[in-house]
Amino acid sequence: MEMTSLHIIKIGGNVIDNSENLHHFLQDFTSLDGYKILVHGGGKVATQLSETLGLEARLVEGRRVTDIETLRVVTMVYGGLINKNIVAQLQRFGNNAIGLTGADGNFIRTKKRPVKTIDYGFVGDIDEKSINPENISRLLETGFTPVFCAITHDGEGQLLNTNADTIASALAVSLAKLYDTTLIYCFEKAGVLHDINDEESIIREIDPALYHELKQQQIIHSGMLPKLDNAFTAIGCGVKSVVIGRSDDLGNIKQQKPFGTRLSNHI
Ligand SMILES: Nc1ncnc2c1ncn2[C@@H]1O[C@H](COP(=O)(O)OP(=O)(O)O)[C@@H](O)[C@H]1O
Ligand SMILES: CC(=O)N[C@@H](CCC(=O)OP(=O)(O)O)C(=O)O
Repeated sequence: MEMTSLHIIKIGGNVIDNSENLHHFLQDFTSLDGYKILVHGGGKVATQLSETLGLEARLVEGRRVTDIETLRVVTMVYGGLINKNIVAQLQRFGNNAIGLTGADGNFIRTKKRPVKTIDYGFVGDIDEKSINPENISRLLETGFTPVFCAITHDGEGQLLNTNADTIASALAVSLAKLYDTTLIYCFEKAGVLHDINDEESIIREIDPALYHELKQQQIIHSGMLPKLDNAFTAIGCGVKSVVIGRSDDLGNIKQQKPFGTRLSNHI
């Protein structure tokens, strides 16, 4: 039986921070066919607000060290300000969006990250039991477009901060059992680039061997490393297609034009 198509799209902090880019992206997102889920970050806004409030923002390997004060800030920024603005804009485009944390509807239940060398504080890790795909499927089939922020819960009343790239990948893996699922990471560059300063230098396809090589040559570094790790996890777990590209170019997908960097699983 042919499965219905589902696009899970993640947008990061730099897209959210630019209202023109965000507007354009949300319009293109609305025109995609089939079921859709949006996952948003907002790390940049959270860092700015933390600093305004006199809190030091600390990230270790791309993950925010989240003490109780920082948890309050990220809950307000991700679950409130950003999430509700995105939902209101999608509603304007006729997209019946519903804004969610992982606590709403028990959609994403995580476990507080154990303290090893670093105490990340209130950070939640996703495992194979975190997401019930049938639960999310009911929302999609009722006609809603879920918009997830980077806040989850532990089922014991505690909210936790969870990286948005990881949420997008875990949702895609879970929902790939029910839908023909495409995962798209949208950010401010044209894709994974050979030269980070040259937007023309898009690497059109990456497999694990090339990824390993590009890491060693330090062509891929910083935030792109956890993004690609999440992306390869998804492609290895039944997600049909995983791409990374510029939010402004999302319309290319509908027009079947080249878009960003595609992951492949050839060994
Ligand atoms: N080869 C590369 N091509 C594109 N971006 C790269 C590359 N290597 C590192 N990066 C960095 O990765 C960043 C994207 O990761 P991140 O900031 O976590 O994204 P997001 O905006 O989705 O949160 C880019 O802004 C860029 O600075
Ligand atoms: C635990 C952890 O690191 N959470 C992330 C969640 C937001 C996010 O992922 O935002 P971007 O996609 O904009 O980077 C953070 O607070 O930065």
